[in-house]
Amino acid sequence: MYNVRMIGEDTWWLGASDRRIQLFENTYPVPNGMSYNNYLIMDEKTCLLDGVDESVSRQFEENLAHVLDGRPLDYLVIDHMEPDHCAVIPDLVRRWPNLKLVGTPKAFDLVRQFHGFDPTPHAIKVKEGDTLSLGRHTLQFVLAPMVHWPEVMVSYDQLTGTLFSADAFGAFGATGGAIFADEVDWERDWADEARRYYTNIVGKYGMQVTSLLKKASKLDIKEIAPLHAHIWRRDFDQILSRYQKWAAYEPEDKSVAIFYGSIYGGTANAADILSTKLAEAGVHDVRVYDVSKTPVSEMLSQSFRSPVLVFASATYNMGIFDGMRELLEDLNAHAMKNRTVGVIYNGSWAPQAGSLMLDAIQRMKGMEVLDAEVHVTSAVDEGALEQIDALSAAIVAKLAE
Ligand SMILES: Cc1cc2nc3c(=O)[nH]c(=O)nc-3n(C[C@H](O)[C@H](O)[C@H](O)COP(=O)(O)O)c2cc1C
Repeated sequence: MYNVRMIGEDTWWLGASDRRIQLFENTYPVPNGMSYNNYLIMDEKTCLLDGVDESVSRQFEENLAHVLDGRPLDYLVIDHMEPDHCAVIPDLVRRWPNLKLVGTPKAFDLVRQFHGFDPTPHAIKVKEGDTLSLGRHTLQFVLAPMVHWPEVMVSYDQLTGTLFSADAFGAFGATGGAIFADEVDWERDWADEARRYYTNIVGKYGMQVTSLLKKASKLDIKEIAPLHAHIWRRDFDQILSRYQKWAAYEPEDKSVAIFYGSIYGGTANAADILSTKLAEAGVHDVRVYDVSKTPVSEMLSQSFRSPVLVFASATYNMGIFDGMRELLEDLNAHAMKNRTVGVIYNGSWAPQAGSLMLDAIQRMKGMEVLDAEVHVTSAVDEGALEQIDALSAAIVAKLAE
């Protein structure tokens, strides 16, 4: 049975959630599931903005049929050609042979690649600023390359002021009937998953996100309708100010994130002692993560939030302990920058982890590594304790600047 909501004049939300999914993109744990939004404008012409993932295609079919109520589908706008939004394209084209697909030239290359048919007879290729009249509604297209993929654009409805924002402003997690951000306690329940979504999915492309934010600031936006999670119709600053910070790799607060990789517990002990000293010194929100257990997507997200990151690792086969190596690679892959960094390393005969972690950290831009390094030999002793004291003091001094 259909399950839809009207979100504005002639405009319907047709989305659905998958609560069975374990890993989004077969990579990111999504303990709260995943939502897939899309939208239908019922004007003189009917226009669907994006499709959905295969997992919710049955619900989508029912929703679409209900709102169309026997009318044909005239347009499908492809803001983003990723399979979690486009699984339904071949079906739609088959059902409505006169359907026009609207997207960037790159989007049509991807249609061909993913779906194995030539979209040329259906294609309306658009570029920056082009418009499409549906009757009363006019869609204006704003290109947003690499705000996840190269073909991405966002669509602005000049009549309602709705910005259909593709993957921008989305979040991990299934939604219920409350599809507007003001219908949930967004700050308490969703901000962390919005950060984890942004940082992992588009975090690497801060410059492109900044450019989209600049273009969007020129539009009179009344509503932001992303392809995942909640629709914004007020308090835009809650999400926009965060995006500005994330895109600029600017920390959100004065927290400290300590990541440790430890086999027997010595390095973990050093990390815990440091966290206690920092808390005692008045640092608010010191977080400690075991890299062997915490999903890397969560640690990456936390790194975008905190101004100070501490990496603590045992030496493993003349290298960095596995989870820590993965975390540092992921931070590099997401172009993490401009953080203050503390290093703790451990080894029992050839302690290589310290210099190797430094190599990885120095490949990131603007990382200030504190001189107060901590070297643990097997287990924390009095000498290491003094070094932890010194690292704590250096972090406190840095946060006070
Ligand atoms: C598989 C394996 C490989 C290791 N390789 C090294 C090494 O190359 N160099 C070294 O100094 N210690 C090596 N160690 C020892 C640990 O790094 C060392 O005992 C360290 O103190 C462990 O810290 P932890 O208590 O935090 O696990 C290795 C240990 C294991 C289990």
